[in-house]
Amino acid sequence: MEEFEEMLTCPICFEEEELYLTACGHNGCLKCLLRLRECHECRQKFSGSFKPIKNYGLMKMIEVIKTKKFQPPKPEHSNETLYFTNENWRDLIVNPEIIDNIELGNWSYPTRVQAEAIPKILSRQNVLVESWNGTGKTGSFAIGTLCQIDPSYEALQVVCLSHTKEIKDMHASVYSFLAENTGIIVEKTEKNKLHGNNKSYNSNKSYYLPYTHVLCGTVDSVFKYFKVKDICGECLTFVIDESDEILKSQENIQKINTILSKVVYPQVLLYSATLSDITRSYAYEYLPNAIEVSIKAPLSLNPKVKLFNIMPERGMSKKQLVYNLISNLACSMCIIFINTKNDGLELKAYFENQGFKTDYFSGDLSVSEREEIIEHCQLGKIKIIISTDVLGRGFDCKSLDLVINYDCPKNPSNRTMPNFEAYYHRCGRTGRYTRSGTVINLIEFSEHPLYQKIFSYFDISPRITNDFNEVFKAIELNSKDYLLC
Ligand SMILES: Nc1ncnc2c1ncn2[C@@H]1O[C@H](COP(=O)(O)OP(=O)(O)OP(=O)(O)O)[C@@H](O)[C@H]1O
Repeated sequence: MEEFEEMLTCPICFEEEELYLTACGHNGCLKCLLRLRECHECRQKFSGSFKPIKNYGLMKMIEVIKTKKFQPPKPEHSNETLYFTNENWRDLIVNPEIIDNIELGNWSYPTRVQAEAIPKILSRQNVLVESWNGTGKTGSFAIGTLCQIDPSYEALQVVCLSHTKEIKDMHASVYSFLAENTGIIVEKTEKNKLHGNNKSYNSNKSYYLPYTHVLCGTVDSVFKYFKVKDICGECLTFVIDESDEILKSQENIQKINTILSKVVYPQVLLYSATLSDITRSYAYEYLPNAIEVSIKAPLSLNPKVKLFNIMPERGMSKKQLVYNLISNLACSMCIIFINTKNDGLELKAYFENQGFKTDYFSGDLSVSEREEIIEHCQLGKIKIIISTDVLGRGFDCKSLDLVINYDCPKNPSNRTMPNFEAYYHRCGRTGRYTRSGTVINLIEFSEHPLYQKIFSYFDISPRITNDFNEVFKAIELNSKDYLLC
């Protein structure tokens, strides 16, 4: 409202509230304008026949504001308003090449988080953004930050921080597709590029990496990059994705603050599906005037995901149960979350003994193995993958229609408590962008108390069943959402 106060009075006498327009489009009250020979704003001479016209548009807006008919749009949580907004890309951004790339990617309309966060990013404020998994957060910060880049200025302008290599790769690929033909260079931190090999070492440290406008990397690798490159600058935008996970570590906070201290006017964007108190207190301490964009009811799971609880019958092991389930399953792709890599390897070996091949993913695989598995998932070559929580966050695979929680995620610092965030993010691997999804919790007797805490925390009541057909039907019902993947 205060922003409008100045617009409400005549800029010449500061009294009159009924405003008229000059031919050159400037405002003033009728009394003042009739006394002038030239425009008080742009000095354009008035012709003899000049007659001010009432500024109806502005008067209408003032009337609406005064009668409080104008209200900022309230976040609504239905699926339609989550994925489709009244905005279109041309209302939000002006860069024609970026709009072309968005259209090439078939992103017809901005999602709600994109429509709400992009204008705030463009105003160079520090922003905290929270929105359900799969609602387009990556696109929102990538588009918002790319639109601020001047490609002719050969310097780093955006840094995107992640906590795993997989998320870094995903950021780099989204940035690259959106930056195509814009002249904007996108790079990710790579070990060999950062340090070079000793033979080619040159005292000119900038030798190793060509300049880049956007740099995607883990906190650690970007920290090293800043050390090697000795970067300091005026305006740089930093995105911290999955900020609640990254800011859990004091070491990360120190590294991030060291990086930020090298920049005169850093803009920081904190993103997560679950903005924790840690994130908010970081913002409170280090990011003055940060504003928050929240597109979800607190503590709520994506309503498009159906949840089931299945318990092994007496005498049956969980391994047997999950084998019976997946060997009969007609899903498009399924991820089975386990808590430790040993559990994962054991489960994979059990399936293999039954003559059933599955893939296994964890942080201890080599980089090339991990890259190959992710690529195979994206190409639809993998149907069932067993994974630790490394794929619990950020992993975006369009065909993934089923999540199985083989183990209940536990809080690493108190194993008697569940890890609520990990559960939330696991479930968020399915039901992404307008699609529906299914989550099955396999619950052993000893896990009941942990799961009860999760269910009451998120206020959910998964359907309890031992009838596989019921679950298969639910997956089948969703199958139309996955046909085109
Ligand atoms: N405007 C859009 N129109 C159509 N599809 C979109 C749009 N924005 C994003 N998507 C697609 O939606 C999917 C989910 O997007 P994204 O990975 O950015 O979600 P997210 O909110 O970051 O999820 P998470 O919290 O799990 O990281 C992606 O496959 C992406 O290509």
